[in-house]
Amino acid sequence: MSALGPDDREALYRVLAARRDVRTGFTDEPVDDAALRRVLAAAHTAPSVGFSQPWDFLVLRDAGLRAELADLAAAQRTAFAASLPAARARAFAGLKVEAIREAPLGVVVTCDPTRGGRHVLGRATQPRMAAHSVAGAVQNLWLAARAEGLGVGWVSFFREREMAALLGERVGLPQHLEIVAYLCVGHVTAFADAPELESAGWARRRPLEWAVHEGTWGTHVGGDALDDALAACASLDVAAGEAAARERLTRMTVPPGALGQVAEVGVQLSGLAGDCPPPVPEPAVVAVFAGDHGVHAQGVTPWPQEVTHQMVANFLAGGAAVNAFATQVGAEVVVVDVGVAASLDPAPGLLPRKIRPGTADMTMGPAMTLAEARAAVVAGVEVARDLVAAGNRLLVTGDMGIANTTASAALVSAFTGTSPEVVTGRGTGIDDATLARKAAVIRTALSRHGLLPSPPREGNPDATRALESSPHAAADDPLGALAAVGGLEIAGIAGLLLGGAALRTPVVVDGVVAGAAALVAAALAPNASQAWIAGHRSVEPAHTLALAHLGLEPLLDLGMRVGEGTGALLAAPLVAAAARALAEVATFDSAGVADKNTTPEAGS
Ligand SMILES: Cc1cc2ncn([C@H]3O[C@H](COP(=O)(O)O)[C@@H](O)[C@H]3O)c2cc1C
Ligand SMILES: O=C(O)c1cccnc1
Repeated sequence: MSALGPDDREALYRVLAARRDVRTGFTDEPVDDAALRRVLAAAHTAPSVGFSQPWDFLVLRDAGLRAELADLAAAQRTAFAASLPAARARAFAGLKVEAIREAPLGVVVTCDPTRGGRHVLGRATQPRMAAHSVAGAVQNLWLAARAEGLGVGWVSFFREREMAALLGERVGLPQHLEIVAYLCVGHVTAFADAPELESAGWARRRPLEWAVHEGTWGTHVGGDALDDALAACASLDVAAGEAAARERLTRMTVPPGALGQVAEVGVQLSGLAGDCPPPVPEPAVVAVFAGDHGVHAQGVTPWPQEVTHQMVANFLAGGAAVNAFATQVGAEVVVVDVGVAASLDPAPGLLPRKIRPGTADMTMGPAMTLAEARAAVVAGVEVARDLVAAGNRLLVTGDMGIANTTASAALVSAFTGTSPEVVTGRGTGIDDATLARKAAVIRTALSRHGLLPSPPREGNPDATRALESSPHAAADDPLGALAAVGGLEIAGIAGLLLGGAALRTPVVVDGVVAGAAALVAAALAPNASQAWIAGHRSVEPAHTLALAHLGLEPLLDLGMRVGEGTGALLAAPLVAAAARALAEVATFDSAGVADKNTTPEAGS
């Protein structure tokens, strides 16, 4: 075989970069038979498991049959649209997902899982390799088509058996075959520079660095996801976007200052976007981090620990308060298992990222190791990355973990230097005796780990007053404090807060559990709080202390104490409105409204 030279290499990379999944712009121009033959021959040269060549190509030209297939796809499109949260559904309505009628050719690529009999090398161990081999043939076809100037769109809006049955009836497709791909093939008006779904804002490309692991999982060139997020947060510069927003606010047709805190959110969003107006922060997703707590054994809550995992099931079934509020505001709900003390079955919307099944009892020893705390933070950063790459423009924190207001109060005490008796709240609603025990448990744990704020100064014997000592131990070693008295879900939320900030994506912070996580995250990366918006003020005393320490002003104060992300979700529409106002409120100039400065003085 002749050697390949630099020109060949460049040509290959050019074709790879120029390949697009095309769904728009197919023309009627007939496809040249010889070109189609070359494209199919390219597909046929693909590698396959045990050289089994499990593919076949069914070329469909009949417009009537293609119309029937298009109807099947349309039904699946409707079903998918109905499953989407409102903001996603609006975006989806504008997307074209198939061109079955428009493209002059349909190529159905099948897989025969029985080809070659019993002893196909490799497939005997891994049956899925047959279909994977067919996917390689599809990729060859796609690249060759691009080189021939033909567009290809791979349509997945089919129930595979439904399509196979139709093709069986109409054109004799053997029913033991699997359908790997339906490809729309034809000439197109243009090949776009970027994927259609990227241009439409549906999803973003993950940087290559996220996908390449060096030696051990999670190690990338330059460190892990947390190292990367901290570096990005350190250089987070919001000045230009904020200045542009402040300037625009002076010209908008509202009295100066009249938008109050909503204007401040708009300024913050512009800072993050680096531009004004900022994009409307939709779609939103609430990530409910779930984990259990060893300190539950100390009787700090009347609820059994199993409620954590029962509530996770409730979130996944759509029956919790967070689901109702998410539906109302058009957001998606995902649940991240970073530490539930039960093994959870896979379910749509569940992200399995368990670091350990619940923490240890913080009064007996550290709740977790430093490595576990860090791993849970990394998991949170990675969840933020995945959710932003999936096209979300607003992240919302959520939590579930029976006894987590104990861990949260302990962290707030350590980071703000406030005594346990002041920070401790009633959580899910505990009686006076349990409240006193909870504060004592927190005091014991903090003391054990060298995190107890110093006692009040002489002459100030009131132990319940906020203490004035500076909380160096926690601030100097935030991950150490998190490991000692924190929780896995708190660590995960801290990661989400950092990951969002690193990607210049706003994060709406929920109640006391998120507040505790934000203290950890802010100690790791002070700049990151520029990306955070306090959704609400929880009635838990520790939350108010945390917000004050962070300098965050909550948008809502509704007397809520649920957690789960409920308070933050209710604030999401306010955040979106702040961005929309900057984009849509006319300026005095453009609307022809007289500015205060140019209005003639009364009586003149
Ligand atoms: C049914 C139920 C639903 C909840 N949803 C959120 N939490 C909230 O309450 C728990 C913390 O409170 P504590 O520290 O007092 O145990 C967390 O799971 C938190 O998410 C709930 C708690 C319960 C019982
Ligand atoms: O404010 C919260 O987030 C909260 C309050 C009580 C219980 N769980 C969470």
